[in-house]
Amino acid sequence: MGRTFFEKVWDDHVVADLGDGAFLIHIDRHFLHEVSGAVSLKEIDARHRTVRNPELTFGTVDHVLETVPGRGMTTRMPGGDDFLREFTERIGPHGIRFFDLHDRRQGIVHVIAPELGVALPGMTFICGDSHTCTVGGVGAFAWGVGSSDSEHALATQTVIMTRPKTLRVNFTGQLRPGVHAKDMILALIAKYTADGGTGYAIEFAGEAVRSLPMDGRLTLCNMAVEFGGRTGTVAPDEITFAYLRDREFSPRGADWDRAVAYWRTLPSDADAAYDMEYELDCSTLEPQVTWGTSPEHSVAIGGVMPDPAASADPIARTSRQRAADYAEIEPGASVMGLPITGAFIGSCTNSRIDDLRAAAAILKGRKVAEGVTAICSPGSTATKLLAEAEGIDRIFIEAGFEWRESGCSLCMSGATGGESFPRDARVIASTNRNFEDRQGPHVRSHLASPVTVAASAIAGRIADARAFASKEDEQ
Ligand SMILES: CC(C)[C@H](C(=O)O)[C@@H](O)C(=O)O
Ligand code: SF4
Repeated sequence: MGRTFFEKVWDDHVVADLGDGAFLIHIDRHFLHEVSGAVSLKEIDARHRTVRNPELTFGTVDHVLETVPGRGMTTRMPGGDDFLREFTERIGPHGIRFFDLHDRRQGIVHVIAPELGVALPGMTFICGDSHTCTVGGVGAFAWGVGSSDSEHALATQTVIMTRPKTLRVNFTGQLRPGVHAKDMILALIAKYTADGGTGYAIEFAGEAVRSLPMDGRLTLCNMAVEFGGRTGTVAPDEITFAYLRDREFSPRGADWDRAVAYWRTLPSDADAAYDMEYELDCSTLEPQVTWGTSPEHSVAIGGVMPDPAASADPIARTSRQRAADYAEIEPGASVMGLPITGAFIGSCTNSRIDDLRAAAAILKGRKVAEGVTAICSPGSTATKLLAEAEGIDRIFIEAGFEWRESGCSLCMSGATGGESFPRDARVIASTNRNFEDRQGPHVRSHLASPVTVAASAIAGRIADARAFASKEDEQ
């Protein structure tokens, strides 16, 4: 019997079978950010431990650091200064590479790890952050860890874990124009619920995935955790190799050739079996937008608000009713057309260069509607600089968007620089979580792709970007 992609990576990383289903797993890369990383480093220092492999460990500042233009090492989060100070003071003495505020390699961990070639196919990759699965887009086996696992990894370069079951999601058919990776993952979570992937090592496969450029694959894997997954991956292929070639930490010369030869052995064998398989047809897929307070509360953009009372499961019925009350949308009402007061393009889900280019194509020559606060925070300083070199910042600014520095920004009020939308705002966002109060007190967040966010910012209401052909297309 052949092995799946995940099984091959797993087998290559088992250091010891500890019995009772527990394994000691080698960690190839460990990334730290100033929130969870400060906690782990403090603990390591308190126990007088040294970091086992500082050369395999990396750090950056993304969460607490504010993103207003011209920022210093500053935060608006109450108590956030402690994270910044603890982290920056403790990381250096361990010899860990640190991309600080002034480094052009700074950015959201999950954006910079693939961008720098720190995350590579077939690697085990951890970070004390739930969206670590993002880098599964390049074919790494990546997952978020708690602080005790992070400390264990700092001290030993290993973690103890049970072997997850495998799930393959087959995205069949090809996406139609105007439909993006974000729509695929929102539709998947809506179809199988936010628990549908719980505990699984998920592999995203199928025709639509194979055609996705790397930025889209990273978006897909980013939300594996919103599906309950332990990890989400896309098996490496030519798109992966082309993306990773010549990245700063990618192997070079003969090492590159050896690495690619190994990576080519990783995709699942034809006769490999998965514990579970799901399917979603992409050929009829519509752009998605969420109405409620879970990523599973999504509908096609032209769809209507479902009736919570129609849910067969009593628990779902209660939680959907609560979400509907929070969102203040009546069953049967159209989600498209809901007036918004905020729009945000950013976060580890959708703040990479392809996202910014796609949004800019909609924004070019247009203006954000009156009364809408529109903000863009590129996912990394390098992405921001690249966008600026292409003139994308001008398009955003001329349209009426604020053009921010890189970081988590308005993705998560409270733990991210203390930045938030005003109370009661209705916001369309390219982020991954629409939980209650996530972007500010009683803020209603509607998740969508960057083009849907851009089109809605222009319309002042939730809008279908397909009605906004780029000005160039119109000529
Ligand atoms: C603050 C951080 C640890 C948290 C996470 O684990 O994901 C955050 O990034 C989030 O998106 O909710
Ligand atoms: S951008 Fe948002 S989801 Fe991503 S790591 Fe930061 S806070 Fe978490």
